[in-house]
Amino acid sequence: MPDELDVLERHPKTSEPGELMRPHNMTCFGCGPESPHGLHLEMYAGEGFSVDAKMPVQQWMEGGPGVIHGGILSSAFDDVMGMTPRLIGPAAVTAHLQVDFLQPIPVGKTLHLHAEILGKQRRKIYVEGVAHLGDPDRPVARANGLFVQIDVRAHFADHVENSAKAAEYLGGKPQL
Ligand SMILES: CCCCCCCCCCCCCCCC(=O)SCCNC(=O)CCNC(=O)[C@H](O)C(C)(C)COP(=O)(O)OP(=O)(O)OC[C@H]1O[C@@H](n2cnc3c(N)ncnc32)[C@H](O)[C@@H]1OP(=O)(O)O
Repeated sequence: MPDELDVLERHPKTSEPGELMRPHNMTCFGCGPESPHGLHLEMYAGEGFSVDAKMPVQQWMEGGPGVIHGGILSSAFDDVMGMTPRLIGPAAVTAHLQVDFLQPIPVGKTLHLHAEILGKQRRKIYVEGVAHLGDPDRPVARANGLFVQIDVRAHFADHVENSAKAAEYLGGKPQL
């Protein structure tokens, strides 16, 4: 992360601490309630510049016998960490994500995910993620990511027609 950082300020219209945050997109693999095969993460704004979510580790998420698949864990981090930019302004997309897998994460447990903005420089937002199984002092995974703020309309202009929600997006339905 660079030394010279911008001052962080919560966006006046963002969710209050403890409030459920709106999904990125109703069919987002991470947080979309209408995603047919998604994680269906419910995300809550935290204090400061943080977001929290809980994810039951279900059988279909299995990688090695009885434990979560690394890609599922990475997806969960991506989405929870990718929600933090909403706290300060325009949406951002993942440019870089790295995950440290510290402990096996058993099927049947509930994974607690916490993401926090560490700093921002121009459009770059540096975010840290931590996951635990109920005891915050015993993390089972950590992540660091770089999210880059975008103009959502321009960024998705060539792609919305491929969305499950294309009709709504192309019809100009109010954006999430
Ligand atoms: C109408 C429809 C409405 C839809 C309403 C829904 C909205 C909801 C959206 C949110 C959704 C989130 C969902 C969860 C998070 C995902 O999973 S996002 C999906 C995965 N990510 C992607 O698809 C992003 C693909 N990559 C890109 O599109 C482009 O590379 C980026 C990231 C936008 C950057 O491109 P760019 O805008 O041309 O910017 P660029 O000048 O290259 O980079 C800006 C800065 O970042 C730095 N940078 C860029 N990439 C990197 C990198 N990999 N490593 C280090 N530094 C980097 C650059 O060096 C530059 O730094 P400075 O010069 O400012 O120091």
